[in-house]
Amino acid sequence: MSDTITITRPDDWHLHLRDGAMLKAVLPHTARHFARAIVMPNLVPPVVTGAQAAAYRDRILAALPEGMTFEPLMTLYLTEATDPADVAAAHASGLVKAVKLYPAGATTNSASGVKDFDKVRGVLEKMAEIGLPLCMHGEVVDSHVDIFDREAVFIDRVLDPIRRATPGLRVVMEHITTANAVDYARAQGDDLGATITTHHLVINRNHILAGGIRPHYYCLPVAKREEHRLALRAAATSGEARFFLGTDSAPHTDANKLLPCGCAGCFTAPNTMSILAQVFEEEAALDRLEAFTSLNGPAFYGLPANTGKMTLTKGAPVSYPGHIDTADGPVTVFDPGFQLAWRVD
Ligand SMILES: NC(=O)N[C@@H](CC(=O)O)C(=O)O
Ligand SMILES: [Zn+2]
Ligand SMILES: [Zn+2]
Repeated sequence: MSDTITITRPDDWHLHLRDGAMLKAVLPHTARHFARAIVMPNLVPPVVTGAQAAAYRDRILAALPEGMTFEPLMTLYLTEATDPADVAAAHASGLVKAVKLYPAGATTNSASGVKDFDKVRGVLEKMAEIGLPLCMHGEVVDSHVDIFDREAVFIDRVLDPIRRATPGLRVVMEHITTANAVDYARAQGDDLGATITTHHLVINRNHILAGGIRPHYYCLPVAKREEHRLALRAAATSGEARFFLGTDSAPHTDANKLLPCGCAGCFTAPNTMSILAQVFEEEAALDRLEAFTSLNGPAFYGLPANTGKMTLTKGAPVSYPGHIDTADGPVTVFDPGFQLAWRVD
């Protein structure tokens, strides 16, 4: 096995960049490795209109350090008041690459999300017509459903009915965490994709809860049993076109993570590529890393793959900071729990 691999420069198909001081601090960690990213719209207030997405895009580009290149792929936050014509115009101008559905209350900054899915029918039909993908945070919020079952129940109760009711709608199941989601995705046509995070390939629910509670491993959807992690690893390393990387790198300050009721999200941007190389090597699938990080995503979104390259080399232990400093306070970097050996050159 060679100790150096060169792949097409990767993209991140699910990323939280936040705004203001946090944006300035985290953006270089993504831009260093990734050429493009689907930027999540769950700011406070959310990015709902095309005009808001254009302004957010400008703030991202203004925060990019000199000499770095990075293309933010903008998304709109779907609300029950979203105007289909505004969505269509934002897509036609090339600004917006996807619309994001958060069930109201499902995750960080989702209060403005959708409660009544009938109220967004018009937008979804317009999106199917124009070929604009819908990215879904796939968890029900019904308090009677156990948190570890929320993704599987969402597939039956929400995702499948919406897809049946809206033929032609392209859907991305975001940050899938279960074998149920892997199985569902595999049974569909090429109008369905699924992103998989770095951390869900590494941790299961024991890592969060056994032997002490580890808030930095708490994200939503929450990590599941080991059998689900193994299903995700098999899917990610399969090379199958429908599975691609969405890191869901989701920075929160330590002050907001380490609370009696702490925020959900893992910050993986700085070390994601090193972790992924290790995961793919362990699965004897290094030759399929490029499909997962650099080829399948653009193909789903109808975009060209990047022309730039990235080389990773295996060698001495790779160091990365335990946290990064931001003007709002430190943000802890995801600790995979093992020594990293693959360095991005
Ligand atoms: N994944 C998370 O746990 N958190 C994300 C929101 C999300 O992607 O659901 C965040 O914005 O912090
Ligand atoms: Zn989410
Ligand atoms: Zn996310």
